[in-house]
Amino acid sequence: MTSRKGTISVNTNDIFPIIKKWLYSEHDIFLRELTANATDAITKRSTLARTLNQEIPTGKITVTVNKAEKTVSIEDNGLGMTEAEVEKYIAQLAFSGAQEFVDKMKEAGNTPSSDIIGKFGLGFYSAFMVSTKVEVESLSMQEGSVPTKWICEGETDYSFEDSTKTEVGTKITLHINEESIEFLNAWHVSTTLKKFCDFMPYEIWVKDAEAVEESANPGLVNETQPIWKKDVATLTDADYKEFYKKQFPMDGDPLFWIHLKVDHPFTLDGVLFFPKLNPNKPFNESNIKLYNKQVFVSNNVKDIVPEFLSLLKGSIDSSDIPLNVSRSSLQGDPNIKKISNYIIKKVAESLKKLFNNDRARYETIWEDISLFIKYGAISDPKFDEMMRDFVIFKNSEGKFVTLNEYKESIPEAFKTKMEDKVLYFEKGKSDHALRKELLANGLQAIETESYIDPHFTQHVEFTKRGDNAFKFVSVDSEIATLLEQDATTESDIRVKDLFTNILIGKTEHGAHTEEEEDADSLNHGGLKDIEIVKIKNSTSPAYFKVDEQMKRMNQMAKNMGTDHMFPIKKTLVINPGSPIIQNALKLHEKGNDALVKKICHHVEDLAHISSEGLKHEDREAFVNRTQELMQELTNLAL
Ligand SMILES: Nc1ncnc2c1ncn2[C@@H]1O[C@H](COP(=O)(O)OP(=O)(O)OP(=O)(O)O)[C@@H](O)[C@H]1O
Repeated sequence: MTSRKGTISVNTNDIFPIIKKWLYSEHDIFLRELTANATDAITKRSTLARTLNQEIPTGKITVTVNKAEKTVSIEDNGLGMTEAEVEKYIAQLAFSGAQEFVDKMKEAGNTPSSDIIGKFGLGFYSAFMVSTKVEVESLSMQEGSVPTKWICEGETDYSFEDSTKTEVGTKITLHINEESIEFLNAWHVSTTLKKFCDFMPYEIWVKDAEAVEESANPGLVNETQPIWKKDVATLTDADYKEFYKKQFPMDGDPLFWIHLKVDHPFTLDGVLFFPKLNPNKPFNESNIKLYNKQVFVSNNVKDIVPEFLSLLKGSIDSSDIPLNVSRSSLQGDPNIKKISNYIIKKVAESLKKLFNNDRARYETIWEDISLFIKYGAISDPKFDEMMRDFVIFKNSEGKFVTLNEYKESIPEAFKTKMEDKVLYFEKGKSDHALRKELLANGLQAIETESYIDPHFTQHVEFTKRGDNAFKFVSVDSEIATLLEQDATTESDIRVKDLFTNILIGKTEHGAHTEEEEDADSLNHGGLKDIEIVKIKNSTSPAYFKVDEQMKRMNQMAKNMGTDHMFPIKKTLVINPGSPIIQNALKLHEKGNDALVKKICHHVEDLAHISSEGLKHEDREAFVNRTQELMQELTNLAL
């Protein structure tokens, strides 16, 4: 069989309606495309004027809505087009004069303005998505040019007419179709333009042709000098705060911000703000706006800003992020990965700088930023590498420490026993008395948050960064092995039997099957075992110890929304050295078992109160018992 080559033929009559319909998913994009073209035309005029040493008027774009005539016009004072140019640039689909301009400037040895937006030669056709007819009236800046008017009614045919235009520039008039009449409302046009063009570099004015008074016009739409384009050295804290306030009027001041500026190997300007988190406000993912040369592209920055930084607010402007291309193709774009890595690095560096230069401020904002830093460390190895040494925890004395600082703070006498251990207590849960006990021996413990820290601590244990390894152990499970204990005596064993008898209902040597133990643990609010630990000099009567592994699994299950999937093994640790416990044993030996029973239950309840708190169903018994004990005590005192 002989081989044969061919070329796919395209019928322009068929392709035109497809482009009109499918070019963009949202119809209001035409306003962005036509103002972007007008912006390009002004930039080109000023670039050429500079090389020709010409004076030109300040760039301005005027959008006029005429309800009676059913038109919207976009007029600029850019470089304009001759009839031949209109035919070449406008009437040729997918031929970009913007790209040709950049190439020509390069050829002539001039540096083309990097501010040209157009690239594909398609944007103009978005006008047909909302129009039955489009007119382009233009007067070129070239010497001796005559004005021209191009008319196209949405088919592949077009015509030229004479024009009376006297000012250099272009006016595009759209005859709005029936499906798009919302664009015949000047305020709607203004709002749409605000969305896309709020930081375009030239002034955009919206006028209502029917407005009698100037004040009835929506007026100026944009701010031509966004903060991210300004020189960092000239900006003050107040400038950043003012910009933030304008963008997010419902928020308070931002905690901290990062000004992004890079020219090579990609271009990127932007400011990212760390907001003060409001737990009552639902998290809104679209707080970072993406721009391309000051033209709004999207507030979907998913591929550019890593998920863990999506709590930040602000703007990113990069000409290396395509305007017209669908978002799905962003993922494969090598520049996007580079930009994303740069942002991660810059965020980490800025936090590091704040930590080193102003630790007090870093600590003040820590509560608001800790969640995403820990989440970032878990989800991004590079961020983890950069930030691990700057994650801080509150210690038993309320001071913030890094994990390395924690390690250094361990007294010499405990260094061997502690090895890589980090003692922790859960915020609002762990036994205060135990912390005091440890602190009296010079040992600090760090406070952990129930939401992120079960994951973060596990991550730190499994991924070592730097020289130090860490193993997190809760104060209740570790205190007995750390602090010196007195030897167990015969009477201590009797204490254990007494408590086991009263609180579990069986002595040490009673029959225990697995099933019975599980049932017990549920019936006794998780209490499964009683232990005695006689810590030297300690007077507190008892505390709860929870198996470390179970504690973590339960916390994670809870965070995932499954409440208490399995029973927790809780051990009530009794300190026979405590005077209350010794008295209870003496009363038992004297036969006052009614009172002893109350004391034993009270000791258990107190241990609950100082760890996780009393369960609702145990509260009534506790209150009744407290009243009875107080009654007995006051009777005795009388
Ligand atoms: N207002 C205008 N003033 C002068 N020239 C214009 C104007 N609008 C369009 N043009 C010319 O028409 C060309 C085609 O415009 P079109 O919007 O289709 O594509 P583009 O801007 O080059 O690229 P993109 O598809 O990325 O927008 C432009 O490159 C420009 O040369």
